Amino acid sequence: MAPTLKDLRPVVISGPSGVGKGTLYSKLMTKYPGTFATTVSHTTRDPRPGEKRDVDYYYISMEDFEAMISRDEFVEHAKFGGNRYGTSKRTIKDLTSSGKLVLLDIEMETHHFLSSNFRGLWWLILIAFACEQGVKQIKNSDISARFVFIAPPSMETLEARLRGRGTEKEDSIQKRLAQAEKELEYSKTEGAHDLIIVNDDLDKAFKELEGFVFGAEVTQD
Ligand SMILES: Nc1ncnc2c1ncn2[C@@H]1O[C@H](COP(=O)(O)OP(=O)(O)OP(=O)(O)O)[C@@H](O)[C@H]1O
Repeated sequence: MAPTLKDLRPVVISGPSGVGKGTLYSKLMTKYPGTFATTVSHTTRDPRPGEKRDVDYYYISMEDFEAMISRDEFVEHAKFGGNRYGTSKRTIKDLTSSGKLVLLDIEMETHHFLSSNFRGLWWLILIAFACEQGVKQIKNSDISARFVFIAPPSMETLEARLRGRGTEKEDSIQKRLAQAEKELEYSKTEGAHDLIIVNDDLDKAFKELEGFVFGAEVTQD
């Protein structure tokens, strides 16, 4: 049985590409099924083949998206390649009301964008800026969240993990590393995150994340 959640505020997990966020997420989801939830984003782009409505995204028109912005219904939103993406406050509130702790990875859609429409360094700078803005938007919203940053033990290790994953071409690796430098720089900003976990030993990093999300040290097996 999962320990009781003491704090149901959404947890924003950020960190550079390849640092191990996905690995840590899936460990949490697998160990504690039904305890955590990830959000479905809204987007104005068309569904891609194989994507499911209301599962991969909530697909809405630009007009509806902009109306939602004007009603301040997004906790964070960004525009990439002429399309808008965002996480609605309602999505978070509904999941939280159902007793789940929401895990927010605000980079998910930008990674999706990166892998499918990669357009070079300017896009990457824009995306890095948008990710940082995403964290700031959540901080400035009326949604109270907790922020954890996953850092690599070193840039060399990060590079080795990105290469080891075997999903990236050389130019994409170089660009992700350049973006990582910026994210690491931002993570040093006073008060930007509640906790920084260095993902060196995976089990140790996971224990720290468990402690953070459950609001205390987790002692059960
Ligand atoms: N502590 C660790 N020690 C060694 N390898 C690790 C560790 N954590 C994760 N990895 C490996 O590093 C690679 C990158 O991890 P992962 O895909 O989870 O990163 P990510 O932060 O989710 O990246 P992205 O943001 O690009 O999706 C994977 O091959 C994973 O198995």
